[in-house]
Amino acid sequence: MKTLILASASPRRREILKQAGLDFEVIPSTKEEVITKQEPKDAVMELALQKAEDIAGRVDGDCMVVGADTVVAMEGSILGKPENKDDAARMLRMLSGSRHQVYTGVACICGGKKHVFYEETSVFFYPVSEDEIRCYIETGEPMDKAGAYGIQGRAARFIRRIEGDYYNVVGFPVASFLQVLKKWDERSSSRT
Ligand SMILES: Cc1cn([C@H]2C[C@H](O)[C@@H](COP(=O)(O)OP(=O)(O)OP(=O)(O)O)O2)c(=O)[nH]c1=O
Repeated sequence: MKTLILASASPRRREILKQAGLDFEVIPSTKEEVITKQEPKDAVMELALQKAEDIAGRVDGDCMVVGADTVVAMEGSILGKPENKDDAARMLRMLSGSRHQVYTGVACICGGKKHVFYEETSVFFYPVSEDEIRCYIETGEPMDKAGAYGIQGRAARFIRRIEGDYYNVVGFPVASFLQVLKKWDERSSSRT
């Protein structure tokens, strides 16, 4: 397989790829993210592509560069990372006692070819009290996470159930990514 380059600073994405047994290098994208799309699925694919293109422009064309972006979507709003503690509290109040969607977009670029896709997971929260929100925010955990929570961390206590890929919520839908790689390899070998 070609050298895989993860264009991400997210420790979660690194962990997920490692756990799945993939060998890869990390070169985080430093480009400012610009969203022009309204729909969450389009926005995450757009941002994932921006990250992958930023790094693909700087490395050898024989590598596969992968960028990703995760957002939470609720009642027509896109929730990214909270700006501050008040913003985190606002997001957690919105998510309390209801269902929302988590979208992760993934963009793969290799030798001038691009493939971009997204994965959607529904997450159901138990009602979360003001005290629980305050205590959770005090841990600092929400601040670098879309929707102000980490399902893999202390927010596990708020999760009633999920529908879909857990790893998609944590930031990288590794199984669907590997399916894409399989198809990519099959297409390349059928051409040789
Ligand atoms: C909903 C949710 C999000 N997240 C994280 C995944 C992503 O890292 C982060 C959303 O921010 P992103 O902008 O997608 O990614 P990032 O800034 O962490 O990394 P990079 O842009 O360099 O790739 O939220 C969790 O860790 N757990 C969760 O339950």
